[in-house]
Amino acid sequence: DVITYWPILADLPSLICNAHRINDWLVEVANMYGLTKLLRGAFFARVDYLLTCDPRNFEYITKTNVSNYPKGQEYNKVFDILGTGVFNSDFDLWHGQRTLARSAFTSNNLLSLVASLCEKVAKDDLFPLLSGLVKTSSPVDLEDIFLRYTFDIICVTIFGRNPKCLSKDLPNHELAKAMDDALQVIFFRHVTPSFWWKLCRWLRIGNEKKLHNAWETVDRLMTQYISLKKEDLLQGGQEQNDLLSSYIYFQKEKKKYSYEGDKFLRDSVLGQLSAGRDATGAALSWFFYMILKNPVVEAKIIEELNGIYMQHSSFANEQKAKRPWVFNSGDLKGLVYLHAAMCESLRLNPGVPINRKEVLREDILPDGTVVKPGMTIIMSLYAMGRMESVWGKDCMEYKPERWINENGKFRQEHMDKFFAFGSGPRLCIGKDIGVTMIKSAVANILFNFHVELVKGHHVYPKSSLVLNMKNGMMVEVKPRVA
Ligand code: HEM
Repeated sequence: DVITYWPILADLPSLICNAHRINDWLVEVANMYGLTKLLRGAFFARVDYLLTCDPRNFEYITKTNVSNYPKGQEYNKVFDILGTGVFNSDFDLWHGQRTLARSAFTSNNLLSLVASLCEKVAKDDLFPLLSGLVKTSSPVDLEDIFLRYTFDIICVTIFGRNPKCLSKDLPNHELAKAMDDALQVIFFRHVTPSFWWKLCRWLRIGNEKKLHNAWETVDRLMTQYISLKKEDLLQGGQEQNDLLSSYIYFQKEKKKYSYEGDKFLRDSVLGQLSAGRDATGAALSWFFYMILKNPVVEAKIIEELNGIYMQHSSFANEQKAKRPWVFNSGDLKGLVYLHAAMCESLRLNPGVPINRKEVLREDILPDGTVVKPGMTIIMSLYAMGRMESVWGKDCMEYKPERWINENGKFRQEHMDKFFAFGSGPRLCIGKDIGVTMIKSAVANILFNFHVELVKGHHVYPKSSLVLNMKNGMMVEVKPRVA
């Protein structure tokens, strides 16, 4: 059986035994018991988990009756490292943080900053690195490269500084490592009875010690970046158009919802740093993997890119434009097949595979399930993308064509069951930024390099709150013959 009931421990042993393959287990649970299933907590655990991958429930919880489904106090405790940023808050606190974040994103036109950064990083860092690998013919972990790419771009966006993790010697960054450690321990908190991890936290042992150390590193580095930014702003001169500067201005202007002190600044940007690096890096890695596993899709994307490239070539006095060629985000916006291929990958491999909420008042979900106050709801986006009843018999196949209608246009109606970026008032605020980073990397790498998976290297998901790869994605990079 997918779930075995134990006296006293109830369904807890099944959860623990499958923690190492949590996402695929959630698919099996849904296939066996239906789209919604109650997971009974051990008698000493405070909560039952309601597992659901029904799109109607998702829509209801995140949009229709959103005020009854906050992230909740337990979520705040599990993600305590994030402080009181937009990710980790509810009600008025969340509303204030969300309003400020929106204002910071739009006033600086963060999206166009990211779009130009993608081009610059491709030209200055990604291409030289990959060209170097072509020369040495050495295999490389492409997921690691992608996490460096998203980290460099998001650091410039947030702090105005490029840590240059894509330099040829691939330097490791303390902050990135601390974030990886923290994310891993937070995942274990989800599959461990809360009294146990809280005891370990108090005793500072095991995983909790690791989180404690990661937290110290994050705090030390954030303090450093904040004080450097304040010095930059004092010196004047160059205009600072990064996210952190916006929050410092908000404090100076005593803008509504902003608070004094560096803790406010830290909490405001830390979640964005993690989403920008981890969620985007994971979504990008799986998209590239899907392309490499499906050469027909790869050929179609290249054909579409070639159309754009030829337009540029003809402008340059009928000569072929020079290579390696960098696409700008404007070029990529209208590409239907590329967009369809990305959505199809996010359907099967959502960068954030699980979305968690708590029940405030008793309610009935659209599928008839009665939920009680305090219950935790785990919505598996990963399972939702793999359900025959939601996506049809070919749900396990990677088929970008699913997203294109008979007139060659993108099929908007599928968006009703596509929640890779959430929905409703808490819809991902960095969606367009993430999409820009992903499409830019895929187009620029595919068009200029021929990438092959290393034979025998098995790619599969790591147990984490972000859909990273367990052993990375080993590839060989070769020149692309035009
Ligand atoms: C492909 C990349 C990304 C994916 C798959 C993704 C996915 C998500 C998901 C599923 C949520 C949760 C919605 C909910 O709680 O119901 C979310 C929230 C959020 N995301 Fe993203 N995200 C991505 C990129 C980004 C980027 C690049 C940023 C920032 C630069 C960002 C910032 C945020 C923030 C601040 C929230 C919290 C919104 C709120 O609670 O009001 N995300 N994202």
